Amino acid sequence: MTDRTPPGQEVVLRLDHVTKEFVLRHTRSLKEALVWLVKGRKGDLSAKFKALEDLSLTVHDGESVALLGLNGSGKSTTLKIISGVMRPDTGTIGVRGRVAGLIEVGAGFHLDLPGRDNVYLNAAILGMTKEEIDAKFDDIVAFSEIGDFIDTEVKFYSSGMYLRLAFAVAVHTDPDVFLVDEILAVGDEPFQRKCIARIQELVSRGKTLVVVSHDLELVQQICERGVVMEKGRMVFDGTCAEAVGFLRERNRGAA
Ligand SMILES: Nc1ncnc2c1ncn2[C@@H]1O[C@H](COP(=O)(O)OP(=O)(O)OP(=O)(O)O)[C@@H](O)[C@H]1O
Repeated sequence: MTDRTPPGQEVVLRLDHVTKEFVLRHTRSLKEALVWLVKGRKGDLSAKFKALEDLSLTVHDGESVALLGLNGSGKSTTLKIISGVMRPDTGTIGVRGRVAGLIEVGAGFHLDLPGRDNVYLNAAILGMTKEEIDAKFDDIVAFSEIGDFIDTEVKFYSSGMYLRLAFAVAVHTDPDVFLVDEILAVGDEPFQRKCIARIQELVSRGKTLVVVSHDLELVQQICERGVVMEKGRMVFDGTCAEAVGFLRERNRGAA
């Protein structure tokens, strides 16, 4: 990677003893519910599952961090908590500056609206003013390469087109902290390369990056730091290369 600005000391992101639980089952059989009622509603009918357990993570200005781990280890939940779409049950989360990213591709998109309106809608959700969007609109569309489809309703887009527009909007919001969740896999190879170049450019400009990916080669191109998660806990924090080595070793042991 070229021109990488060394990380400053300022903390931009801090998760402190974060725990997140999900309810696995809301309902049981009628018989189970009756027994529960007869017994005076003792106990809990729903099973709970801890997706994050006592997770603490501090990220400094300009760091590029990869969150790694097996399926279900809590990576996406961590990103959702950082982005604010989900709240932790216990613990605290603090972020300084504008956070943007691709967590659920086009989550803010409205299917019945054309791409053009969705650019305005999504960019506004990500914190841009109308004037800012007006100024960057052409660049956003050019980056997405969707051309005349900008005036087509996004329900007619292919998943790749959808991703392109969502990514184009996100990178043009000029975020301080950029979050990317395994979405690059959706785009075709040339667009993927373009996205990676754009992400590297953001990092070289000193922006902070948190990436979730199973592509261990890709994360080593983009990230300097690697955090490995296992069952909702952090089990390794070091350089990205070390984290990839740790994960591979761990997976070999588990196989
Ligand atoms: N809204 C939800 N309701 C119930 N369980 C959930 C919810 N979101 C996540 N989980 C569970 O929490 C656990 C962690 O999920 P998460 O998506 O954070 O894992 P991940 O490490 O990103 O996995 P993957 O690599 O498969 O994307 C999983 O077992 C998942 O089933």
